[in-house]
Amino acid sequence: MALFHVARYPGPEAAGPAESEAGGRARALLERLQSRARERQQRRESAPPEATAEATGKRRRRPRRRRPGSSPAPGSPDAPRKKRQKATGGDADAGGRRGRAREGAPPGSDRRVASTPSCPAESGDKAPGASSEAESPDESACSPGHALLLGGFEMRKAPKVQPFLPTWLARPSRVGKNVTEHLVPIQDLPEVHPELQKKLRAQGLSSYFPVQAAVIPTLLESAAGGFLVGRGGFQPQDLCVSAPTGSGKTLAFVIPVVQALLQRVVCRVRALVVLPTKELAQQVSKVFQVYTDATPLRVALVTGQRSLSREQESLVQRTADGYRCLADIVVATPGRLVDHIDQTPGFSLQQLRFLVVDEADRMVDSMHQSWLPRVMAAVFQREEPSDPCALFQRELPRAVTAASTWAPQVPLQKLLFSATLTQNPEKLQQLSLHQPQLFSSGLESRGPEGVADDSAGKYVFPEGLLHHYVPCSLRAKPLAVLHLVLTTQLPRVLCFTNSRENSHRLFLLVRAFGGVSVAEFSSRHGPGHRKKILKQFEQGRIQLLVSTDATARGIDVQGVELVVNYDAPQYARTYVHRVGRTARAGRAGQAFTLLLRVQEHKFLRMLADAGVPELGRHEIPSELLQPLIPRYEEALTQLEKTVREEQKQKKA
Ligand SMILES: Nc1ncnc2c1ncn2[C@@H]1O[C@H](COP(=O)(O)OP(=O)(O)OP(=O)(O)O)[C@@H](O)[C@H]1O
Repeated sequence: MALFHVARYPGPEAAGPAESEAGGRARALLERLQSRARERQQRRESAPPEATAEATGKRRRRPRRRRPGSSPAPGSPDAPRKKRQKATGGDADAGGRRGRAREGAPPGSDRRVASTPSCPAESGDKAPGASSEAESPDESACSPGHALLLGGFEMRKAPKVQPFLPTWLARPSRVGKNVTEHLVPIQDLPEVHPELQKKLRAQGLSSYFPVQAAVIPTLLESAAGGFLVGRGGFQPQDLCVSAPTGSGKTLAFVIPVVQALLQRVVCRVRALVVLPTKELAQQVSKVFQVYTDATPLRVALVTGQRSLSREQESLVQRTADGYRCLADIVVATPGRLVDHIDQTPGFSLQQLRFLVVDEADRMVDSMHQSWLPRVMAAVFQREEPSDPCALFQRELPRAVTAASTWAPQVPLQKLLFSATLTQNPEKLQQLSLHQPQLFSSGLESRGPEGVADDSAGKYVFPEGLLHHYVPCSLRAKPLAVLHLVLTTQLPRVLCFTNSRENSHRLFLLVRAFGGVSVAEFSSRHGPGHRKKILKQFEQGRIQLLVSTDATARGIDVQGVELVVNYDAPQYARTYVHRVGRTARAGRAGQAFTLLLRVQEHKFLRMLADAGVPELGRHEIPSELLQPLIPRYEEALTQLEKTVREEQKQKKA
């Protein structure tokens, strides 16, 4: 069964809102064509022999049908010749066939193709000067009745392609977006293991956020069959979850995964969590550590922060008769995961039960690294017949038959999470999801004609977030950041730039200005240094963290109340994640985006299209910046010196 109906533009007949309607129209069109063919056949049979010969040698001219009241389209063969010449820029003949093909009706119209072997005007040896004849309205008479004219796109507005979403994307299970409403007390989900409930309370949680209350029971139910396929031999459905930043998506997969694995006897890699950055992987592995503490389950982090051999030691142990697995849950970045699949003897994913892809839209974008095919190959690798686990063969999900259920199957369930999960079926299809189910806080369910476009996804933002933009000049941008930091006096401010060079310069400038504890976070520094910086920021020892988009996704630092976009993000999706570092878990937060005059219109329109609540305009009067200028000028001079020294060092 096809998982997705990928809609490609099949012509206006099929572009209707409902599939059935399109099918009906296609049938009607077919019948019409068939009846015309029959009529022609009858005419040919009843006509005198000479007329038949004429008909076969040279087709009769058929007057073009025209809709009552409609005038011929400019440039069409029916339009006055002068007008058509103008439309083709006077290049009637030079354009040749292509020029003519471009003029004309939209695809699917009733026009005839001018290009046919029996038509002299279209033959390759057409004499120069024959163009005027070829372009006469009569040219259509030369074409076979069944052919459709190609082209004509320039002259008329092409009908809008109306792709439609598969039902699971068009009608998702609704999840509340507000984490301060509709909370479910912990005791109200009795299916969660009592030990885990205790852990949740010990972490200071008293109720589940909406996304957790929706996803945890669904996942627990799908895992009720243990590590084998569920009732009736059906493989569990894959899940896609789209909920705002800071709405607790991490616990929505941590709790059910831990609970499902609690019943395991032998240690095997049964859950694999893949994340885009080292810092995010580390954060998620910490959450797993909290909830697997005091259980036999073991968590391994493989991100490249440690050497390959150190990571290998945490994954497998060599024994007299082979290898022993040391991790039940592996949290990894894609590159390092592939390294272990290739280079770690004994590292097996053959018993994998859960594949969690966090920040799934970003991970789909990085699919060119082809980490997923490598993982899938490792997951569905055939057991050696001598292996005691060979009984538990696994196969890709397919129709359930008596033959397919003869052997116990270990199902693989994919779980996708993101605040900006793509709804583009073509992108999602790369993940080969099995009967997926979508949980979404987005728009109310869209009909099957819903647009399958990323930007039309209308992102959802945390309730407590206030969005502003600050119009300013290029020169005043650093001053605006300093003004916001100094006037608000908030203990943790996250400031995003679009490049590591910009981050570095802004960091040097603010440091030279003084009065603000500042640090930078970018790929200029190694993972060890970045980890230290993030920790200091969490501890409140750094007030302003100037960062690239390396911290834009998933990073959960408590107490960030202000996000400043020093450089406006290029994509709405990036904006969603950057500003989502504040106003988490129902708290309040503010986001300011500095905009040059030339950026304003385009940027605000992009955000409006993406469903961002209207940004408040926040002017910073120049008299408020004036007192900062003398120190700022000094800092600029200092910056110049530092940059020159750094360049010298680099050359040396
Ligand atoms: N039920 C809950 N009650 C209170 N706080 C919670 C609850 N669940 C999660 N949190 C807290 O909410 C914060 C955000 O959670 P989490 O990082 O899982 O969000 P997220 O949805 O994954 O965000 P992002 O999309 O930015 O990655 C964390 O600090 C977490 O401890």
